[in-house]
Amino acid sequence: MHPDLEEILFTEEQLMNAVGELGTQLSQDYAGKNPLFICVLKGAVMFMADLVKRIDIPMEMDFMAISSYGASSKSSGVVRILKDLDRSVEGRDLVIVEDIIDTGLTLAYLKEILQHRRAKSVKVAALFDKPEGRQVDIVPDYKCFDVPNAFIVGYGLDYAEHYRNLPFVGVLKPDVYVG
Ligand SMILES: O=P(O)(O)OC[C@H]1O[C@H](OP(=O)(O)OP(=O)(O)O)[C@H](O)[C@@H]1O
Ligand code: HPA
Ligand SMILES: [Mg+2]
Repeated sequence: MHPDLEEILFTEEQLMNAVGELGTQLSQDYAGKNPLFICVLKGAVMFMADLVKRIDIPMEMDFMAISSYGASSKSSGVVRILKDLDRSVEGRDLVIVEDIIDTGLTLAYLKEILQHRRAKSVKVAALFDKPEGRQVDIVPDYKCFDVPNAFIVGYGLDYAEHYRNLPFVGVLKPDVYVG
């Protein structure tokens, strides 16, 4: 446990089990397609690293950094590309790897850009889905867990750049970001 957390939602073991199962599923669904997995930095870094170790078919990785939260617990609504992909995605089967879908603004923006770049297919694998946070109608193709409408941190997810290193995921105490 961590003093800034209200409760732990997912232990390291629960995360590993779910990520392993998703890796097996993706390996089946993308066999023979040489998919490109796109990690949305920085939040998805832990999920991506653990997920790709459980993919047992040929695949490639690329990274994109996008930010809409800054040092806040609320989306600014303005999505910025901080680092773009290294290579063209034209004709490729893409799997966007996201830590969390909350308002959906980040993902809606990203999907539109990648489709515009003429990817063959664009699907989304999300570790967490927070359906109550949604401002745009978007659903992940693959997901591990639903989460309640609270600000969560750990395993890549931050508040003001902190807590990404926690191996588990929990709800941040509101007084940490309100006070
Ligand atoms: O559905 P949304 O409301 O758009 O929220 C989800 C996005 O917000 C977070 O990223 P953030 O902008 O905090 O950048 P980070 O990954 O570097 O923390 C998170 O990692 C998702 O990418
Ligand atoms: O609950 C959250 N925690 C951390 N980052 C986030 N970005 C969107 N929602 C969240
Ligand atoms: Mg963040």
